This record gives sequence, structure tokens and C-alpha cells, in this order.
Amino acid sequence: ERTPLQRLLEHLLRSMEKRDPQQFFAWPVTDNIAPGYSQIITNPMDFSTIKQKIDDGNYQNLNEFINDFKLMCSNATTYNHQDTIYYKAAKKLLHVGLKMVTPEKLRQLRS
Ligand SMILES: NC(=O)c1ccc2nc(N)sc2c1
Repeated sequence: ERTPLQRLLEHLLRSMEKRDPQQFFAWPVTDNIAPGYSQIITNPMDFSTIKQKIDDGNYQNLNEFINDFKLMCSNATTYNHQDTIYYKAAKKLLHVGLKMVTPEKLRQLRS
């Protein structure tokens, strides 16, 4: 059975995933597609891992979820050069995702 927090996080995750249509952030990045990734990025994160953590009841609050979202985006801006589609997508996704969790947006969800 879903706790209220799990239901909120599932909703936010689905909304964030919709803003990643190319699925750059859907799965863990492999060294095959991104040479040297595992040496450069010490704390990988992706939407499928976030989903599993929600399902496992791993997040104690909204901020822990937001921190993983920020980590996912910052990993992409760390590994990928500024002129890549991945870097640009990460910047946009971060901005859009954080707008979803403003107090105003959260209040609309509660009512
Ligand atoms: N999330 C990422 O940083 C990411 C995703 C996909 C991808 N595909 C490549 N060829 S490099 C790369 C990086």
C-alpha cells in the first residue's frame, strides 16, 4: 500500500520523466555508452533507481528525493561537456523539475 509520501513522489517522478522524452536519464549510464563514466561519476543516479527507492520506501521525505534528482542532473553536467545534448538536457530538466516542487506547486497538489 502506498504511503502519502510515496504517492507524491510517484506523481513527481512521472512528471519529471515526461520532460525527458529521449530517456537520457531513464536508466543507469553505462561505460559502454559513456566512456570512463564510472571513474568520473562516483554517485550515479537515474530515474529507474529513483523509482526503485520510492517503491522500497527508501525516501524519508521530499528533500531526499529532490537531492537524488539534483544528483542525477549534476552528474550529467559533470560528465558531459557544455556543448552536448546531454548537458543541455540536464540543465533544462533540473530547472523544470525544481519548478515542480515549489511551495506553490506543492500546495496545488495538496488541495
Ligand atoms: N545521462 C547521461 O549523462 C548520459 C545519457 C546518455 C548518454 N549517451 C551517450 N552516448 S553519453 C550519455 C550520457
